[in-house]
Amino acid sequence: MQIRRRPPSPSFSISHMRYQVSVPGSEPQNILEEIVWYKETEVQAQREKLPLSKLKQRIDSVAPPKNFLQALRQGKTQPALIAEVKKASPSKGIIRENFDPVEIARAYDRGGASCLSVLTDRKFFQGSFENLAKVRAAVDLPLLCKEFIIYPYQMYQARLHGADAVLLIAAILSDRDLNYFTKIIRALGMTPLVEVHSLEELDRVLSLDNIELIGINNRNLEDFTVDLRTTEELVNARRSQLQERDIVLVSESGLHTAQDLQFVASVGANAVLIGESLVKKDNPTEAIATLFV
Ligand SMILES: O=P(O)(O)OC[C@@H](O)[C@@H](O)c1c[nH]c2ccccc12
Repeated sequence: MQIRRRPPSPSFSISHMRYQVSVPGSEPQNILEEIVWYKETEVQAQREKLPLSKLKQRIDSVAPPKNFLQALRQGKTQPALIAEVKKASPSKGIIRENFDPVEIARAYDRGGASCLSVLTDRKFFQGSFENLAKVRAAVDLPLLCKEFIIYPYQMYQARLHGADAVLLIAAILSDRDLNYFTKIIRALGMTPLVEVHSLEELDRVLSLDNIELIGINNRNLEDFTVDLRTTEELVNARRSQLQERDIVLVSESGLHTAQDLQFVASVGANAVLIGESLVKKDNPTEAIATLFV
């Protein structure tokens, strides 16, 4: 997927004209572009409130990160479960009214999740870094910060609020940023989870050194369609390389039934990332039990 990091700017300015000139292509083409363009403004505002130098100082007093990758390798279930704390999404709207992130996180912990994922994006997913910090204080499981990372600042924010792993979305990052950002995440003692949706993105990620954890998103973020065969196709295309490098593979999104889990596990997923189908149930602990039969 080709994601433009910023809206195209007009090549000339017509400042004396009273009319707004619409630049061709100045509207976001899909949700990922819309989110990333907005993120630019959002991160800028956060930096003005708390500069990176101050943010870094605060991290010194945060408890050290937990080992996210090891928790997945050891897996309390087969495949290992990363359960997601998610209130809403652009594709589904509000998934759960009366959303209490801590209550949901505790229910996931009791149900046997190996790790948790916490959405921190405010505008599109109604998440927050406060939710991440609250969940951190309430459970002992390793936590993934689910954010649209485009600047190093955000990775420090993730660590400050207790993250042990950080999502990087290959579709919105250049090769250079992917390489640099995975290094920052590791330098902070956390684990990068790099997400792909196409073979082209998978190959870009496999060309990086030290890649240990890859997520395959079954959801197409251009049109929100979900197809579990995305996991099958990508794993099949690069199976030997993934195995030789001992990479832990996470199948992400659109998993609803025990059969869905068996399918992605049978094609080679070591772990699954599940949000909606657990969050929308009154009892997420029981919901986990019905998925792992
Ligand atoms: O709610 P689902 O369909 O179980 O999906 C969870 C997770 O995979 C999804 O939230 C997700 C995958 N990649 C992302 C990137 C950003 C935001 C969200 C996501």
